[in-house]
Amino acid sequence: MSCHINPSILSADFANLQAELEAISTADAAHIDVMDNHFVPNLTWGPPVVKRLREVSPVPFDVHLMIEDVDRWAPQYAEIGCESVTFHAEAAIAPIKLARTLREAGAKAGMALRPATPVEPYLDILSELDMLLIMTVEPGFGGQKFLDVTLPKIRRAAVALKDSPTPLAIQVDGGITEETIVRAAEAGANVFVAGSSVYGAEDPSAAIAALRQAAEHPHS
Ligand SMILES: O=C(CO)[C@@H](O)[C@H](O)COP(=O)(O)O
Ligand SMILES: [Co+2]
Repeated sequence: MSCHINPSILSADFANLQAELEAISTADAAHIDVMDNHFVPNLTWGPPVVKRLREVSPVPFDVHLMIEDVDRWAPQYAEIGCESVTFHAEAAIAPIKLARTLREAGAKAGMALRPATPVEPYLDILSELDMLLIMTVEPGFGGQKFLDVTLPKIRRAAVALKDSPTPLAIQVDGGITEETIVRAAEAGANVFVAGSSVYGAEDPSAAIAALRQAAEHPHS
């Protein structure tokens, strides 16, 4: 698949979220970080706010759930029209059942791994998913430094998925810049979340284009 750039609105101006979504209309999706102050020590928004934001967004929603009790809450995000819903493997009680429920509700199903969670125990269930999210920082906050220690896991996942009969995207999230995106892409990632490097830039759409160029043509 071609590379996708999904800016995270965690780094956007919360007082102007509609305008901030319009500013990333050249992106493939908006990345929506949902945090509950339990799974991670930070708190953002829930279904009513996400639903209204989706109604005014020019791009699809890629929801990243950093919440406990995710088997119960995740389906709501598919039902309110979010195109992709990702739950954490560390939080899900029944990931196969949850992925099937999300797909039945019309969303793509993603599963995320914290930096220290290995991919190997999950290889057999990847066919139930549309996307594997490999966190490249500890989840909870934007603006952190990319963890190079996660690169071997991205490579192992890409190798395991090479001959998969069902296409599966590999997303990376955290510390993605024009420099780190090259290493992540070379390791095998193809969906890139970028918060501070897009919304911290003077021109978000130029930042999206630069990230896309760096991921697709790393040595040009
Ligand atoms: O899920 C998270 C953080 O937990 C991310 O989606 C961040 O929002 C990415 O921000 P940057 O590291 O790109 O600033
Ligand atoms: Co995220």
